[in-house]
Amino acid sequence: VVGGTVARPNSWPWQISLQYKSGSSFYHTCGGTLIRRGWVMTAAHCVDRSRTWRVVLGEHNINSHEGTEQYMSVSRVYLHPNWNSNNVAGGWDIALLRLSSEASLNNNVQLGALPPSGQVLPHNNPCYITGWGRTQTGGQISAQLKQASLPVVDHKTCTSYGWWGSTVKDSMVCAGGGSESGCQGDSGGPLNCSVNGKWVVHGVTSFVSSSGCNAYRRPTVFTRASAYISWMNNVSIQ
Ligand SMILES: CC(C)C[C@H](NC(=O)C(F)(F)F)C(=O)N[N@@+](C)(CC(=O)Nc1ccc(C(C)C)cc1)Cc1ccccc1
Repeated sequence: VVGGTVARPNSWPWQISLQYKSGSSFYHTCGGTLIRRGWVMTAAHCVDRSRTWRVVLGEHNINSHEGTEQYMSVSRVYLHPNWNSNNVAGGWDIALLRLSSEASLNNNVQLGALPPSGQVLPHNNPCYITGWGRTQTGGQISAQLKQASLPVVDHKTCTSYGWWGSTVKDSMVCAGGGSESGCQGDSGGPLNCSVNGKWVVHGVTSFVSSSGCNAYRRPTVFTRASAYISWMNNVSIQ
Protein backbone atom coordinates (compact mmCIF):
# COMPACT_ATOMS: atom_id res chain seq x y z
CA VAL A 1 0.00 0.00 0.00
CA VAL A 2 1.47 3.36 -1.10
CA GLY A 3 0.40 6.13 1.30
CA GLY A 4 -2.23 5.57 3.96
CA THR A 5 -1.39 4.46 7.50
CA VAL A 6 -0.62 1.38 9.57
CA ALA A 7 -3.95 -0.20 10.49
CA ARG A 8 -5.01 -0.60 14.12
CA PRO A 9 -4.10 -4.27 14.73
CA ASN A 10 -6.83 -6.73 13.66
CA SER A 11 -9.22 -3.92 12.69
CA TRP A 12 -9.78 -5.70 9.35
CA PRO A 13 -10.24 -9.18 10.85
CA TRP A 14 -11.12 -10.88 7.52
CA GLN A 15 -7.76 -9.89 5.98
CA ILE A 16 -5.39 -12.84 5.58
CA SER A 17 -1.74 -13.22 4.58
CA LEU A 18 -1.16 -15.86 1.89
CA GLN A 19 2.32 -17.32 2.27
CA TYR A 20 4.38 -19.86 0.31
CA LYS A 21 6.99 -22.24 1.67
CA SER A 22 10.60 -21.92 0.53
CA GLY A 23 13.14 -24.06 2.31
CA SER A 24 11.91 -24.28 5.87
CA SER A 25 10.31 -20.80 5.96
CA PHE A 26 7.09 -19.24 4.75
CA TYR A 27 6.99 -15.90 2.92
CA HIS A 28 4.12 -13.42 2.43
CA THR A 29 3.15 -13.17 -1.23
CA CYS A 30 -0.49 -11.99 -1.36
CA GLY A 31 -3.48 -10.91 0.63
CA GLY A 32 -6.90 -12.53 0.76
CA THR A 33 -10.26 -12.44 2.50
CA LEU A 34 -11.76 -15.02 4.85
CA ILE A 35 -15.31 -15.42 3.46
CA ARG A 36 -16.32 -18.68 5.22
CA ARG A 37 -14.64 -20.47 8.13
CA GLY A 38 -13.10 -22.85 5.60
CA TRP A 39 -12.77 -20.60 2.56
CA VAL A 40 -10.53 -17.69 1.46
CA MET A 41 -11.07 -15.46 -1.58
CA THR A 42 -7.90 -14.22 -3.33
CA ALA A 43 -6.58 -13.36 -6.80
CA ALA A 44 -5.98 -16.10 -9.36
CA HIS A 45 -2.63 -14.53 -10.29
CA CYS A 46 -1.49 -15.20 -6.71
CA VAL A 47 -1.99 -18.97 -6.86
CA ASP A 48 -1.63 -19.98 -10.50
CA ARG A 49 1.66 -21.79 -9.85
CA SER A 50 1.85 -24.81 -7.61
CA ARG A 51 3.47 -24.09 -4.29
CA THR A 52 3.01 -25.15 -0.67
CA TRP A 53 0.66 -22.47 0.66
CA ARG A 54 -0.43 -21.42 4.09
CA VAL A 55 -3.00 -18.84 5.16
CA VAL A 56 -2.37 -16.76 8.27
CA LEU A 57 -5.47 -15.40 10.01
CA GLY A 58 -5.41 -12.77 12.75
CA GLU A 59 -2.11 -11.38 11.43
CA HIS A 60 -0.80 -7.84 11.94
CA ASN A 61 3.01 -7.84 11.87
CA ILE A 62 4.13 -10.54 9.44
CA ASN A 63 7.63 -10.56 11.01
CA SER A 64 6.60 -11.27 14.58
CA HIS A 65 4.44 -13.75 16.48
CA GLU A 66 1.81 -11.75 18.34
CA GLY A 67 -0.35 -14.59 19.65
CA THR A 68 -3.44 -13.67 17.60
CA GLU A 69 -2.41 -15.68 14.52
CA GLN A 70 -4.02 -18.86 13.25
CA TYR A 71 -1.92 -20.80 10.72
CA MET A 72 -4.03 -22.78 8.24
CA SER A 73 -2.89 -25.04 5.45
CA VAL A 74 -4.66 -25.03 2.09
CA SER A 75 -6.26 -28.29 0.97
CA ARG A 76 -7.29 -27.15 -2.52
CA VAL A 77 -6.97 -24.14 -4.87
CA TYR A 78 -9.93 -23.33 -7.15
CA LEU A 79 -8.77 -20.96 -9.93
CA HIS A 80 -11.61 -19.40 -11.90
CA PRO A 81 -11.90 -21.68 -14.95
CA ASN A 82 -11.65 -18.73 -17.36
CA TRP A 83 -8.50 -17.26 -15.75
CA ASN A 84 -5.65 -16.85 -18.24
CA SER A 85 -2.34 -15.95 -16.59
CA ASN A 86 -1.14 -14.42 -19.88
CA ASN A 87 -4.07 -12.04 -19.99
CA VAL A 88 -4.94 -10.33 -16.73
CA ALA A 89 -6.71 -7.73 -18.90
CA GLY A 90 -9.31 -10.39 -19.63
CA GLY A 91 -10.35 -10.38 -15.99
CA TRP A 92 -11.34 -13.57 -14.13
CA ASP A 93 -8.54 -12.80 -11.64
CA ILE A 94 -10.18 -14.60 -8.73
CA ALA A 95 -9.60 -17.85 -6.86
CA LEU A 96 -10.96 -19.66 -3.80
CA LEU A 97 -8.77 -21.53 -1.33
CA ARG A 98 -10.26 -24.43 0.65
CA LEU A 99 -8.63 -24.49 4.08
CA SER A 100 -7.77 -27.87 5.55
CA SER A 101 -9.53 -26.91 8.78
CA GLU A 102 -12.08 -24.31 9.81
CA ALA A 103 -11.02 -20.99 11.32
CA SER A 104 -12.01 -20.13 14.88
CA LEU A 105 -13.83 -16.80 14.76
CA ASN A 106 -13.01 -14.24 17.49
CA ASN A 107 -12.15 -10.54 17.89
CA ASN A 108 -9.16 -10.94 15.58
CA VAL A 109 -10.63 -13.31 13.01
CA GLN A 110 -14.00 -12.59 11.40
CA LEU A 111 -15.69 -13.28 8.05
CA GLY A 112 -15.69 -10.57 5.39
CA ALA A 113 -19.11 -9.69 3.98
CA LEU A 114 -19.58 -10.19 0.22
CA PRO A 115 -21.82 -7.84 -1.81
CA PRO A 116 -25.08 -8.86 -3.43
CA SER A 117 -24.62 -10.29 -6.93
CA GLY A 118 -24.27 -7.54 -9.53
CA GLN A 119 -23.83 -4.63 -7.11
CA VAL A 120 -21.89 -1.72 -8.68
CA LEU A 121 -20.90 1.13 -6.34
CA PRO A 122 -21.14 4.83 -7.32
CA HIS A 123 -18.23 7.14 -8.10
CA ASN A 124 -16.39 8.19 -4.91
CA ASN A 125 -18.02 5.53 -2.73
CA PRO A 126 -15.70 5.37 0.31
CA CYS A 127 -13.41 2.32 0.29
CA TYR A 128 -10.13 1.28 1.90
CA ILE A 129 -7.46 -0.99 0.49
CA THR A 130 -5.58 -3.07 3.06
CA GLY A 131 -2.42 -5.09 2.70
CA TRP A 132 1.25 -5.79 3.44
CA GLY A 133 2.36 -4.83 -0.08
CA ARG A 134 5.16 -2.51 -1.06
CA THR A 135 4.93 0.96 0.46
CA GLN A 136 6.48 2.61 -2.63
CA THR A 137 6.98 1.54 -6.25
CA GLY A 138 10.03 -0.72 -6.16
CA GLY A 139 10.12 -0.44 -2.36
CA GLN A 140 9.83 -3.02 0.39
CA ILE A 141 6.73 -4.78 1.63
CA SER A 142 5.30 -3.53 4.94
CA ALA A 143 5.82 -5.56 8.14
CA GLN A 144 2.53 -4.22 9.54
CA LEU A 145 -0.84 -4.25 7.83
CA LYS A 146 -1.53 -0.90 6.16
CA GLN A 147 -4.74 0.78 5.00
CA ALA A 148 -5.35 3.61 2.52
CA SER A 149 -8.50 5.41 1.49
CA LEU A 150 -9.24 4.59 -2.17
CA PRO A 151 -12.64 5.94 -3.24
CA VAL A 152 -14.37 4.17 -6.15
CA VAL A 153 -13.60 5.56 -9.63
CA ASP A 154 -16.64 4.78 -11.76
CA HIS A 155 -16.33 2.72 -14.93
CA LYS A 156 -17.09 5.69 -17.18
CA THR A 157 -14.05 7.55 -15.80
CA CYS A 158 -11.74 4.56 -15.37
CA THR A 159 -12.20 3.36 -18.96
CA SER A 160 -11.84 6.80 -20.51
CA TYR A 161 -8.93 8.04 -22.61
CA GLY A 162 -5.91 8.97 -20.46
CA TRP A 163 -7.09 6.58 -17.76
CA TRP A 164 -7.06 2.76 -18.16
CA GLY A 165 -9.20 2.78 -21.33
CA SER A 166 -10.48 -0.61 -22.53
CA THR A 167 -7.99 -2.50 -20.34
CA VAL A 168 -10.55 -2.28 -17.56
CA LYS A 169 -13.54 -4.58 -18.04
CA ASP A 170 -17.02 -4.44 -16.51
CA SER A 171 -16.03 -7.29 -14.14
CA MET A 172 -13.43 -4.99 -12.55
CA VAL A 173 -13.65 -2.02 -10.22
CA CYS A 174 -11.19 0.90 -10.04
CA ALA A 175 -10.38 2.84 -6.90
CA GLY A 176 -7.96 5.62 -5.98
CA GLY A 177 -6.04 7.27 -8.82
CA GLY A 178 -4.30 9.81 -6.61
CA SER A 179 -1.16 9.47 -4.53
CA GLU A 180 -2.41 6.40 -2.67
CA SER A 181 -2.61 2.94 -4.22
CA GLY A 182 -2.08 -0.75 -3.91
CA CYS A 183 1.31 -2.18 -4.84
CA GLN A 184 2.99 -5.58 -5.27
CA GLY A 185 2.15 -7.83 -2.36
CA ASP A 186 -1.33 -6.37 -1.92
CA SER A 187 -2.62 -8.66 -4.70
CA GLY A 188 -5.60 -10.78 -3.72
CA GLY A 189 -6.47 -8.65 -0.73
CA PRO A 190 -9.77 -6.87 -0.12
CA LEU A 191 -11.13 -3.53 -1.25
CA ASN A 192 -13.23 -2.76 1.84
CA CYS A 193 -16.15 -0.47 0.95
CA SER A 194 -18.59 1.25 3.26
CA VAL A 195 -22.15 0.47 2.11
CA ASN A 196 -25.09 1.55 4.31
CA GLY A 197 -22.69 1.84 7.26
CA LYS A 198 -21.28 -1.68 6.92
CA TRP A 199 -17.97 -2.87 5.47
CA VAL A 200 -18.40 -4.98 2.34
CA VAL A 201 -15.50 -6.64 0.52
CA HIS A 202 -16.25 -5.26 -2.94
CA GLY A 203 -12.94 -5.97 -4.70
CA VAL A 204 -9.97 -8.34 -4.93
CA THR A 205 -6.72 -6.44 -5.62
CA SER A 206 -5.66 -7.34 -9.16
CA PHE A 207 -3.26 -4.89 -10.82
CA VAL A 208 -1.58 -1.50 -10.86
CA SER A 209 0.34 0.25 -13.62
CA SER A 210 3.79 -1.12 -14.46
CA SER A 211 4.97 2.47 -14.68
CA GLY A 212 4.31 2.97 -10.98
CA CYS A 213 1.93 1.69 -8.32
CA ASN A 214 0.39 5.14 -7.80
CA ALA A 215 0.72 6.34 -11.41
CA TYR A 216 -1.44 9.34 -12.31
CA ARG A 217 -4.90 8.36 -13.62
CA ARG A 218 -4.06 4.66 -13.23
CA PRO A 219 -6.21 3.76 -10.22
CA THR A 220 -5.67 0.41 -8.57
CA VAL A 221 -7.79 -2.19 -10.38
CA PHE A 222 -9.74 -4.86 -8.50
CA THR A 223 -11.72 -7.90 -9.54
CA ARG A 224 -15.35 -6.93 -8.80
CA ALA A 225 -16.49 -9.56 -6.27
CA SER A 226 -20.19 -8.95 -7.05
CA ALA A 227 -19.57 -10.30 -10.58
CA TYR A 228 -18.51 -13.70 -9.19
CA ILE A 229 -21.05 -14.47 -6.46
CA SER A 230 -22.70 -17.38 -8.31
CA TRP A 231 -19.33 -18.95 -9.19
CA MET A 232 -18.22 -18.69 -5.55
CA ASN A 233 -21.47 -20.19 -4.31
CA ASN A 234 -21.15 -23.11 -6.73
CA VAL A 235 -17.54 -23.83 -5.72
CA SER A 236 -17.99 -23.55 -1.98
CA ILE A 237 -20.86 -25.99 -1.76
CA GLN A 238 -18.60 -28.72 -3.18
C1 LIG B 1 1.16 -9.87 -11.78
C2 LIG B 1 0.39 -8.75 -12.41
C3 LIG B 1 -0.44 -9.24 -13.56
C4 LIG B 1 -0.53 -8.08 -11.36
C5 LIG B 1 0.27 -7.37 -10.28
N1 LIG B 1 -0.65 -6.92 -9.25
C6 LIG B 1 -0.20 -6.23 -8.20
O1 LIG B 1 0.97 -5.97 -8.01
C7 LIG B 1 -1.28 -5.75 -7.23
F1 LIG B 1 -1.57 -4.50 -7.56
F2 LIG B 1 -2.39 -6.49 -7.32
F3 LIG B 1 -0.82 -5.81 -5.99
C8 LIG B 1 0.99 -6.13 -10.86
O2 LIG B 1 0.36 -5.11 -11.01
N2 LIG B 1 2.29 -6.32 -11.13
N3 LIG B 1 3.20 -5.32 -11.57
C9 LIG B 1 4.40 -6.06 -12.02
C10 LIG B 1 2.73 -4.42 -12.62
C11 LIG B 1 2.00 -5.11 -13.74
O3 LIG B 1 2.39 -6.14 -14.24
N4 LIG B 1 0.86 -4.47 -14.06
C12 LIG B 1 -0.02 -4.81 -15.10
C13 LIG B 1 -0.95 -3.84 -15.46
C14 LIG B 1 -1.86 -4.11 -16.50
C15 LIG B 1 -1.82 -5.34 -17.15
C16 LIG B 1 -2.79 -5.66 -18.24
C17 LIG B 1 -4.20 -5.47 -17.73
C18 LIG B 1 -2.54 -4.80 -19.47
C19 LIG B 1 -0.90 -6.30 -16.77
C20 LIG B 1 0.00 -6.04 -15.74
C21 LIG B 1 3.54 -4.51 -10.35
C22 LIG B 1 4.50 -3.38 -10.59
C23 LIG B 1 4.01 -2.10 -10.45
C24 LIG B 1 4.86 -1.03 -10.64
C25 LIG B 1 6.20 -1.20 -10.99
C26 LIG B 1 6.67 -2.50 -11.14
C27 LIG B 1 5.82 -3.59 -10.94
